[in-house]
This record gives sequence, C-alpha cells and structure tokens, in this order.
Amino acid sequence: MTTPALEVHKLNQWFEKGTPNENHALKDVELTLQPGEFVTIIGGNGAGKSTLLNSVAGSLQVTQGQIKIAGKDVTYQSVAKRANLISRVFQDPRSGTAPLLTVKENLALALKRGSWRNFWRRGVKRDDLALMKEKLASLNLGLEDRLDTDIGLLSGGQRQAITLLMATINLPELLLLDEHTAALDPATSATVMDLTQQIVSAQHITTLMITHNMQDALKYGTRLIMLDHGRIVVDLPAEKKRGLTIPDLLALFKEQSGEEMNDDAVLLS
Ligand SMILES: Nc1ncnc2c1ncn2[C@@H]1O[C@H](COP(=O)(O)OP(=O)(O)OP(=O)(O)O)[C@@H](O)[C@H]1O
Repeated sequence: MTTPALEVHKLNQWFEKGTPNENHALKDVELTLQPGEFVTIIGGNGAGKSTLLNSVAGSLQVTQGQIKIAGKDVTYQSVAKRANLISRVFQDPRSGTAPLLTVKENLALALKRGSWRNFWRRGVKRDDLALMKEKLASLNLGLEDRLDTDIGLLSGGQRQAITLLMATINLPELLLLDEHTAALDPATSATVMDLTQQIVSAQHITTLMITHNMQDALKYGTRLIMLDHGRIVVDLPAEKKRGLTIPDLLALFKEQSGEEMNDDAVLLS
C-alpha cells in the first residue's frame, strides 16, 4: 500500500484554552491525502482553513492530534525541521522571493533549499542554469530571457509564478498554497492558477490549497473539501465535483452545516 502524503488524525486546535475567550478552532479533523492529490479547501470566515494549514506547516503548535507527512510523524516538529518536506506559497507575491536578487539567484537559492551557505559556496552551475531556463520557459511568460533581472522589478503575477517554481523545484512531499492568487487581478490570477495546475499535475505534487474563490475550487484540483466551524463538512472527489456549479456548492454547504455560507469573498467570486 502506498504511504499517504499527508495524514491528519484527530486534530484539535484551541486558542486561549481555559479562558473566557476559548476558541475550539479545529475539531477532530481527519484528513488523508494520497500522493498526487490536489485538494482545494473552502469555507466561511473563521472556519479554520488557516489554522489547518498552519498546523500542517508547523507554524502553529498542535494542541491535540497527530500529523504525518510521507509517513513521518511531524506533529511536534518545528517549521524549519519540516522544511525539507513542505513548500508553502503565500498570498503576497513579495513574500516568496528576495527582491534584490535576480531571477537566477532566487532560483539558485531555491535549488540549494534556501541555504545561503550552499548558495555562496557553490554558486550557479551550468546544469542549474539549464534547468532554470527549462522551468522558466515552461511558464510561457518569457521569463527565461530575464534571468538577470532583479525579482523586485517583475509584476506580482510573474513573481508568484516564479515563487511557484521555487516552491516545487525540489519536489516537496507537500505543497501548501495559501490563497496564493488572491492578491492578483482576475486575469493574472487565472494565469497563475493554470500554471499551478500544470506544475502540480506534471510533477504529481500533493497539494493543499486554500481559496476564497469557489469557481477556482471547482475548476482546479482533484478533490474539494469545505470546512465549517472547525470541521470538514463536505469532501468531494474529482468525479463528484465535476459539473457542480457555485449554487450547487452553496446548497451542499447549507445542507451539511445547516447555515448559509458567510464568506463575503466567496460569495462575490
Ligand atoms: N492566533 C489566534 N488567536 C486566537 N484565535 C484565533 C487565532 N487564529 C485564529 N483564531 C480563531 O480561530 C478560528 C479559525 O480561524 P482561521 O483563521 O483558521 O479561519 P479561516 O477559515 O482561515 O478564516 P478566514 O477565511 O476568515 O481567514 C476563528 O474563530 C479565528 O478567530
């Protein structure tokens, strides 16, 4: 049997436990991702999406439960310890790249797994350059001709496309996408989402993506989950989500949670 890429077992997260402000943000969450699955996560405001991603990434300490990545128990491992297993792309295109370094230098740093020591010591080899050019050309944004351009001079969409390349160049066990197109205009967001799908499926990268865009949640990925008040209330495989519309999804949410979806961003998308 194949080892799952991600196993979340009975995950509970509380904020300010034992105080009047106690908040039980995740409740007995069970989630298993097989290698290559691309799961989109939607849910209302405060449903627990970020708490789930932060728990998996290690930026939030687990209160109760277990998290395994590629069979390894990482529940109490720091973000740094998990870094060789997980890559994460955030909403802000500025957060994933170093603005004063060139495209080539940023990609070289990613190839050295973010280690400045290896970066300075080993420099950029000819094989690395060939790989960078090939990867950049696959984006179809003409960035293979801009290897010596400072990243800070590129547009948000170009930067986010490069961030995606950097996040996947070493084939992580798990890719976390944290509303990574939300800060882009609709056309650029669509380009970056198409690239995401292309990169993830070509390299069979297991992916968990939070989005407020229901259309994207339906269009992309191989599975869709909906969170509500800290619980997974809907879990749809590809064949079930195919053909669904946003109203279908809203109706499903209401049926499962007993409430209307309360996310303005979702409703407007
Ligand atoms: N650091 C924190 N301290 C206290 N409560 C928190 C903290 N982070 C999140 N929460 C609470 O936990 C619950 C889940 O929040 P979370 O950010 O995971 O939701 P979300 O689904 O990502 O929401 P949104 O889509 O609005 O960003 C919310 O009630 C939120 O207020």
